[in-house]
Amino acid sequence: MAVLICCSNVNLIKPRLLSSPHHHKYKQRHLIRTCRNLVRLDTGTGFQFSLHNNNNNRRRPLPPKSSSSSSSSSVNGYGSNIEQYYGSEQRVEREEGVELNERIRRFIEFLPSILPGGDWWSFSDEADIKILAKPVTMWRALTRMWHLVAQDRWVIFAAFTALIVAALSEIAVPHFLTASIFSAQTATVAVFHRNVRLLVALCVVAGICSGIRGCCFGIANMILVKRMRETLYSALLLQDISFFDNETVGDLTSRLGSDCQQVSRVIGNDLNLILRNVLQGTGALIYLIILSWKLGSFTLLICTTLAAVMLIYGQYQKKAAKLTQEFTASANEVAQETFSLMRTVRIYGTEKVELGRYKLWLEKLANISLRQSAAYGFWNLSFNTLYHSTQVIAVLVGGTSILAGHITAEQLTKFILYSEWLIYSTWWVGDNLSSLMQSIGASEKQLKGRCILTPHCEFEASVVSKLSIKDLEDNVLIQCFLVDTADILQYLGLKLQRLMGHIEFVNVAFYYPSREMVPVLRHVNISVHPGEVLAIVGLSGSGKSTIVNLLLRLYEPTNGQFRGLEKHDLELCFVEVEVYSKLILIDGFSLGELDIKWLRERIGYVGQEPKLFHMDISSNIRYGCTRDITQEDVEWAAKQAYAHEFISSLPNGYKTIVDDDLLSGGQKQRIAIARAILRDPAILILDEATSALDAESEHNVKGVLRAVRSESMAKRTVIVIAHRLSTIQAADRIVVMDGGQVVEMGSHRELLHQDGLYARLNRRQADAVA
Ligand SMILES: Nc1ncnc2c1ncn2[C@@H]1O[C@H](COP(=O)(O)OP(=O)(O)OP(=O)(O)O)[C@@H](O)[C@H]1O
Repeated sequence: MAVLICCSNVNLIKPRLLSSPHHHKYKQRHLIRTCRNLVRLDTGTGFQFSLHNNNNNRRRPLPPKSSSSSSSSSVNGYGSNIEQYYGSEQRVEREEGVELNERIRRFIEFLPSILPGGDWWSFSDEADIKILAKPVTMWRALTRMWHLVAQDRWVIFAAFTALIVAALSEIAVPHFLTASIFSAQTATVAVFHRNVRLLVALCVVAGICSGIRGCCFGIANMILVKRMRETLYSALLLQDISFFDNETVGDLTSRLGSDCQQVSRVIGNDLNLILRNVLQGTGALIYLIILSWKLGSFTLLICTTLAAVMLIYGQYQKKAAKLTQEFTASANEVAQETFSLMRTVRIYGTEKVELGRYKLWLEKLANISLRQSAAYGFWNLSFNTLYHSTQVIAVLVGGTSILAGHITAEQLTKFILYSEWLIYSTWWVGDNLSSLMQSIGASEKQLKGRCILTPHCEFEASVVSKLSIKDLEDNVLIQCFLVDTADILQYLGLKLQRLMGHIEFVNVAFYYPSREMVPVLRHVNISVHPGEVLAIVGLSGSGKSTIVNLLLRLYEPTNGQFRGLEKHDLELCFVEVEVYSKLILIDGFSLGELDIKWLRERIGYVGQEPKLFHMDISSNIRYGCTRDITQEDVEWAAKQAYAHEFISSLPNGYKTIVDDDLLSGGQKQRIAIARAILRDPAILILDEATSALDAESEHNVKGVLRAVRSESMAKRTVIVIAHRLSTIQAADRIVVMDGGQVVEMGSHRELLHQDGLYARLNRRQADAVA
């Protein structure tokens, strides 16, 4: 069918092109090709897509086959996918020769795969994503959701009470309806009036209770989404920094957004309808069996078959939902990345490439959706067939029974009404169960521990107590640490009376968790005295910023770290903590022993590319400062950072709302420096912090940064990373890094005298200036 659409589309367009007064050959070819591309994109998500799947070795390669190749050779649509995108133009040239009969032949070959159980239904091509979490069982998901709404149980209880009353009232309606009609026919007025009164009462009760039910489930829904987002967001904020090396912003925001929304449907919609229909279906079945066990058994048999189909369908939908969730997140990620790098995209003219990357995920999504729709079609087909069989059987068996005088016409009417009710209830349960499966599929990431909190995260009593071991069952390390929360908090929470700023790195080794095979630091031994200015220099990628990352405890040294622990290794685990935490010391205390929040409050950090929040300048300067600060303090810090002048010239001064794009690199650095000065830190880290400043500003700012602290009147310890060697000549000591190791250490003069790497770098820079 898709082939026919494809051909008819092209034929529709061709004559119009030929009749155009301005046509010329190139335009025609180009437009026809564009149309074919469009047609192929449309159909590529469905039938044609699958044709390729089944004919990989044929002449026409499969565009979205990238679903399997993309994971290995490309990252989110780049690499082989770009090649595919550009390659598609050339393919069109080759494919122009593909004849109609060839397409028909492929279509015929393709047909068997769409039969139930055929290859086409399999998601294996799309399942190139990594689903880290083990599947969440329905029971587990529901228990977790129950815990999330536990504080507001009254809503759930009210909702369920209303649901039960409404369901029972509704199920009694057909009985009294039939009874009223037949009592009117047999002219028993009193019975007729009684039946009608009961009917009206039932309708009123059912109406009121349905309203209460809908409202309460809606509230429960809202509570669930809110709690789920809160919990997920707070868990994400506390993740180890390496977690963010592996996750993308698009993926995480998608989890918080649409995925949470989908999960919330469980209580607000799916459970509500499932319970209602289970109640009504059970009621109808009991009634049917009482009426006629023979007819009741037939209906039960049909409903059981329907339930079996429904189960298979539900599982299929669950898998589809998981993939849809992944692909949506990937599509969002591409879009987010493109929008955030819009200037680069525009300058390099890669709009088409980006569109191609985005389309790739859309095609995958459409492909899943197509199969979901087809599966839904099969489900409806089964339902309709079985539903009508019930009616035929009821008329056949019931009619024969009436003729034989075993049942009355009233009983048969009731029977038909209740068997319809039963089968519709079964259908509803099936439909909502599949929707429930989808929601649970979407919930796996939310409910299951991708939580990889490590002991190095900022544990706070409230957070730790909220986490259950169940949440983190994949993470043995955490289980070990959660055994005695009080101990850990005590262990992790040392606050010194005063921070002197003595820093020691003792034989530190490190690799990034995302690249375990690449050692970044090896045997690093550095000691920084209180009040000393230490500069770190070296070639790009030599590990300078990594040292700072370790000092800020964003990562942990990897020598002495515990890996692959079993649950019973608890004791060993604590011993290991002892060992590895002695690798980095502050004032003689291991970094692991100190309260990390307390420590970070006393460290000022200015990075090479400071990021600003979308808020006013004043708030940006105050950001993260725990002291009481006045506007005068903010302005004082800005003056120290030579930022006051440019801030004052902005239309709203310190109240000007900024974000990352509105200010120059140098201006952002000045604001970040003002932020650091305002904290009056005992340890100051400058990682290429003044690289965007002009020489004069840099000189002035450096003087301020090295000045004594206003609070204690003691000198602060300063660690400066710089590429411009002229700016660090005055440092007390200079550490030279190469390939993750400290290769030289000394003052500027001493290092020049050594005539090693530092002297060479110095000469190169002097030559470059000359
Ligand atoms: N988050 C990360 N995940 C994996 N590898 C990383 C990460 N950050 C840095 N690296 C790698 O670690 C090595 C050292 O990086 P680092 O940023 O410490 O170097 P650097 O000396 O500060 O470089 P530069 O002077 O260019 O800033 C590099 O090879 C880099 O690719």
